[in-house]
Order: sequence, then structure tokens, then C-alpha cells
Amino acid sequence: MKSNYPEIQGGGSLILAWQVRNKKVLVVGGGEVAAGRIVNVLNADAKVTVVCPHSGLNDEVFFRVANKQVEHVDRKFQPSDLDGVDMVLTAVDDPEASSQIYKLCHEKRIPANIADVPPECDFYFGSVHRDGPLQIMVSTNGNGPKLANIVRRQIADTLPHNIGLAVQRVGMLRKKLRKVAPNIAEGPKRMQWMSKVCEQWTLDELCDMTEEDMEMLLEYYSPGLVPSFETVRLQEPDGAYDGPFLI
Ligand SMILES: C[C@@]1(CC(=O)O)c2cc3[nH]c(cc4nc(cc5[nH]c(cc(n2)[C@H]1CCC(=O)O)[C@@](C)(CC(=O)O)[C@@H]5CCC(=O)O)C(CC(=O)O)=C4CCC(=O)O)c(CCC(=O)O)c3CC(=O)O
Ligand SMILES: NC(=O)C1=CN([C@@H]2O[C@H](COP(=O)(O)OP(=O)(O)OC[C@H]3O[C@@H](n4cnc5c(N)ncnc54)[C@H](O)[C@@H]3O)[C@@H](O)[C@H]2O)C=CC1
Repeated sequence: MKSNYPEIQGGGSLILAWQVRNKKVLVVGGGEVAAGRIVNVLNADAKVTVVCPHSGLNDEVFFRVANKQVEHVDRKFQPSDLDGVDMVLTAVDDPEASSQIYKLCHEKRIPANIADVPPECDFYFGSVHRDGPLQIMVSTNGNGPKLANIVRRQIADTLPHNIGLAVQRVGMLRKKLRKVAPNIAEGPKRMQWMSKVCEQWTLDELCDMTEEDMEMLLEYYSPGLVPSFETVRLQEPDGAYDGPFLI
């Protein structure tokens, strides 16, 4: 039966933004792949423990250990390492050890990524572009990791240079709006107004938005209006607007 609803296209992944802040992540192995995993999870504020014999640590992982960015257990993996762990990432050059760790994680229902064995991964990593609070991930679902890297870099090249800053400023404005209009019942009005601001202001204007501008802009929330950037600046006592005056 035909419909206007989105067509289902199976065979993909569920791409999510997993919140691992202060969660315990165990990284098994200390080579190049482990070093990449460590960067990914530290960027998400996880508490990271690396299990790997000292002799196996590469320069980057050694640096993370020496700087106390991660805890280090100086030996090969043991099953007790999984106690109290929320996520496991293995990057070892020993397929038997990988499979054993995967089985244990599966039994304990701990989500795991086994770098050398895609069928034993509960989730895959992707190629990530990061600009402040903005993250863009590309996945080829195991078909071509290097191609994911190339596509990611191509996407990044097309983005406005100030997009990360614009996202950060919008985040501040949204927080302030929540304070001005905290009621659940106001949800639809709040969302509509916020969407309008994002659509009507240019990225440069969103980046230039000071806290003073935000306070002034929020004055227009109650009547449900979105003034131009120039209008907001002109209303401020020390309005620093120096562009063309469009009144
Ligand atoms: C399934 C997956 C599971 C997982 O790792 O989570 C996986 C699996 C494997 N990768 C292998 C090889 C390479 N991986 C890379 C690079 C990356 N690999 C990443 C993810 C993923 N790799 C997941 C699928 C993601 C997707 O499909 O989109 C990225 C995106 C993210 C990251 O690792 O952080 C990161 C780029 C990050 C960036 O640049 O930003 C390169 C290129 C390079 O190193 O420069 C090569 C060599 C060239 C090539 O093969 O393309 C092999 C060995 C194959 C063999 O032995 O031949 C396996 C195992 C297998 O396929 O059996
Ligand atoms: N998913 C991906 O993106 C990629 C996966 N790979 C695969 O990932 C694996 C790791 O790759 P690299 O980091 O380059 O290897 P590597 O050889 O540099 O590092 C392996 C590390 O594992 C440690 N190790 C081995 N057995 C261990 C155990 N039982 N307990 C704890 N630590 C142990 C070693 O001391 C070493 O630090 C390889 O199997 C490789 O084929 C390789 C490239 C990309």
C-alpha cells in the first residue's frame, strides 16, 4: 500500500549522540587504534581506563597515561576488568583475546566495540567532524572506513567557518529562553520562536550575538516577534551596531 510516510530503508545503523559523561569506559590495548578510541571517549567526558602491558603503549597512549587523562592497568586483560564498566572498546592484535572479551561483555550486557571484528561490535565508530558543540558523523556501515574519512572531510570543507560558534551562541540563547518561559505549556510557542530566530538571523549575526543582545531579543519573545539584528542593536543604550541603518 502506498503512503506519504517515510519509506523504510533497512540495513543502516541507528546513529545517536551517546552521552558517556562520567561513565566508565574500558579500553583494551594501547596501540594506534586504541589511541583514536581514547580521543573519542575523552572528548565525550568519559572516565577512561586502559588495560595494556606497559611495553605495548604507543607514544600517544603513553602521553595520555603520563598526563593522567586516563587510568592505566599495566597488564593484559582479565575478566575482572569488566566489573562496574559501562562500555568496552578493544583494539588488540590478538583475535582470540578479542573474541573472549566480546563473549564476556555479551554475557554481562556491556555494550562493546571490538575493533578487528565488525560482527562482534554492538556499535561502530564513525568519522567525526567537531567544531565546538557541533559534531557531524559519517558512517559507511562497515563498507569503507577510509571513504567515510574522505566524505567527512569533504562535508567539513563546505561548512561556514563560524558554524560552531553560532551553535554555541544559540545554545546560550535557548538556556536564557528557558528561564524566561519555563512552563511546559509554552513548549510550542518557545520552539516556534527559537526556530524563527535561527531562520531569520544569519550565522554571522548569531555569532556576534552578545549577552546584552540576547536579553534584548528575549524582550520580543512574549509578543512572539523576531526583530532583525539591527533592530536589537539599535534598541540598546550603547548599541554598537555600525552597519547600514535600516529603519
Ligand atoms: C566497522 C568499523 C568498526 C569500528 O572500528 O568501529 C571498522 C572496521 C575496520 N576498519 C579497518 C580499517 C581501517 N579503518 C580506518 C579508519 C577508520 N575506521 C573507522 C571505523 C570503522 N572501522 C567502523 C566502520 C565505519 C564505517 O564503515 O563508516 C573510522 C571511521 C572511525 C574510527 O575508527 O574512529 C576511522 C576513520 C576516522 C577518521 O578519519 O575520522 C582506515 C583508514 C585509516 O586508518 O586511515 C582503515 C584502512 C583502510 C580501509 O580499510 O578503509 C579494518 C581492517 C580492515 C582490513 O584488515 O583490511 C576494520 C575491520 C574490518 O573491516 O574487518
Ligand atoms: N576498526 C578500525 O578502525 C581498525 C581496526 N584495526 C584492527 O584493530 C586492531 C588493533 O590495531 P592497532 O592499534 O594498530 O594494533 P597494535 O598492534 O598497534 O596494538 C595492539 C595493542 O594491543 C595490546 N594487546 C594485545 N593483547 C592484549 C591483551 N590481551 N590485553 C591488553 N592489551 C593487549 C598490545 O600490547 C598493543 O598495545 C588490529 O587487530 C587491527 O587489525 C586496524 C585499523 C583500523
